[in-house]
This record gives sequence, structure tokens and C-alpha cells, in this order.
Amino acid sequence: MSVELLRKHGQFLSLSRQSPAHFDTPQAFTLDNGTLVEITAPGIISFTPGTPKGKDIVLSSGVHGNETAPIEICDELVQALLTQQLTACHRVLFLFGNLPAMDLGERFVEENMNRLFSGAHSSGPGLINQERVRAKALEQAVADFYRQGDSLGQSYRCHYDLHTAIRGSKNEKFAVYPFRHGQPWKTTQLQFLYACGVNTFLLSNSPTTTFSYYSSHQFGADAFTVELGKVAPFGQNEMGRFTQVRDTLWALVSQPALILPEYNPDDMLVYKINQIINRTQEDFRLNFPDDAPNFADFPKGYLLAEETGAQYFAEQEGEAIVFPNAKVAIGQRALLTVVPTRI
Ligand SMILES: O=C(O)CCC(=O)N[C@@H](CCC(=O)O)C(=O)O
Ligand SMILES: [Zn+2]
Repeated sequence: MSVELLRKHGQFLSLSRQSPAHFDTPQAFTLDNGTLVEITAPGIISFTPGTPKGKDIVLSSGVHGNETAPIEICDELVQALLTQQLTACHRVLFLFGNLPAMDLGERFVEENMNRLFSGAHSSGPGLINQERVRAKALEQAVADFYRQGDSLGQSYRCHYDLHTAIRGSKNEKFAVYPFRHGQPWKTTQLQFLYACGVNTFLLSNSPTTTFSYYSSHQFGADAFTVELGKVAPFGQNEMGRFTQVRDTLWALVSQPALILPEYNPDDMLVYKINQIINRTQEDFRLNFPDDAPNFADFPKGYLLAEETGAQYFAEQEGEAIVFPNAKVAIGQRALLTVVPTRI
């Protein structure tokens, strides 16, 4: 691959998708502004400024291949960095997760990649598929990036894993804060995400095999799964709905420190998870309409879902649903229920 073409047009993602073999061999080059660019695999690219200012930032998108708005936001940011329209002042690693699923316009090819982190890619009965191989490679890319940052004296780590949701949502932009094993929730992070247009937060209460939990738990990164809107095909996102997140990510990468509005708890809706309901039977079904949005709430005692041998009810008045999906693989999470809380 001609490095000159990458510098001129910045088409890293489209090349990764169309001609992944270009990036089978790792490559590195330096931009005129002194930024070191390292490409270690298709869809995996990092930028290290000549004098990095302390933050090691990971931005992942496309862990689900049909969640295109975050992919388009990150693609534009990578193009701006490669063409030097923007100069990074912090180290930043971009991960475009599931390239084959992007081509199919599907959430995944064989298996949900966002259930394969923290080593889950290598557990189970010897199953190997492209999502497992890729999840392991993504974990390794994060580990290498943060360890290199350590050797450069970098002092801060964050990881925003950007998604869009299958359903509409009463609160369009929301974020899942991975379980922190008793460490305090950080309001500065809520402030940052609020600047991205996210005003709703789900506090997780247990370890998971998601990408954001991996970076949070293994590397102490401030990490979130961020839901930016509703799934739409490439080119069909209303990009105007993403201006705040786009501008805030550009600022995060290019400014030494962000100036954020003061934390105001009244700005935020915070929920804690009340129930994690897994599908255990073929006949698992949801007892509300397909177009019920995320955060729709139900009266105490309402039957939310059922399957042979089990019924699942709202346990509290106003318990709300998030990520309902009756079609998940057996054994996987089919529904979260949440209730309001404060931090
Ligand atoms: O809309 C949906 O049902 C799923 C959207 C999505 O991909 N959400 C993530 C959340 C991960 C987390 O809980 O941190 C997922 O299900 O992987
Ligand atoms: Zn997703």
C-alpha cells in the first residue's frame, strides 16, 4: 500500500475493507507533523504524536458490523488525522471491529463479538470463527497500546466502544458503565459523555464479556459502551444527530485538556440494572411490542418475557427495558431491566 495515498486521502477504513491484505504486514510511518502512524492489521491504526500529552485514548466502532454511525464518525476522524487536517496531541488507537460483518450489513457473521472479550474468545468447546479470532486480536491491540503508553510515561487511559442500538430509545444516546468492582463511578466521565450528547447511564452490577468491561477491568481505563442512536445502513445516518459526539471526540484527541461544563446531576438520568434475563429456551418470547423503545417502563408485576419453565416480571414499579432481543443465542442476554438510581 502506498503510504502516500493514505496520507493524501486517508482512506484507511475503505482499504481495510476492500483490500485487507494490504495491511496483513504491520507498517509504520511518520507524518510531517511528527505523528507516528502504526497499522498493525486491517482496521487497526494508532497515532502517536511526537510529544504525547498524557492520554491513551481507544475508540472502537463496528464491533457490531451494522452499527454504522460510529464507524462513519471514526472513519472521518482517522481521515482527518492521516491527512493532517487534525493533529493528535494524545495517543489514540482506532479499532474498526467486525469488517466482514460491515460488508454484509449484519450485526455479526457467526457470533456476537461483544460477548467474546476477557478471554471468552478462547473458552468453550474449541470453536474457532472469525469473530473469536478478531476479538482476541482486538484485545491484544488494546493491551499493546496501553503497555507502549506505559513505557512512554502516559498517565491516563480511556476507551469508548461506540455502538448504535437495534431499537429506538426514549433516551436516544446512552452509555453502559461497566462494573467497577466497588470503585466509585466517576462523574467527570459522565460530564465528558454529556458533552458528547449522552445524558443517560446504566451502571453495571457484574462482570461481563463486553469490550468496554475488558479495558476497564484489565487496564483501569475509563471505559464505556456508548449507544449513539438507532442502527441504520451506511450512508443513511442523519449525521446532524451526531455533531456533539463528533466535535467532542475531535477535541478529546486534539486538545491537551477538555473544558467541560460543571457536573449537574439534574442533567443526567442514571439507572442501575435490576435484572439480567438470559434466553435459555428456543421459545423465549418478549411480551411487549417490537417497537417498544429502550427505557420503556412497565408497572410492577407486568409479565415482560417468558419461555418454557420461566416467566419474567417487572419487580418494581416503573422498571424499564433495555436491549430486548428474543433472537439472541441460547444462554445469552435477551433483556436488561433497569430502575432509576443516583450516584
Ligand atoms: O440494541 C441492542 O439490543 C444491542 C445494542 C448493543 O450492541 N449493545 C451492546 C451493549 C454492551 C454492554 O452491555 O456494555 C451489546 O449488546 O453488546
Ligand atoms: Zn452494538
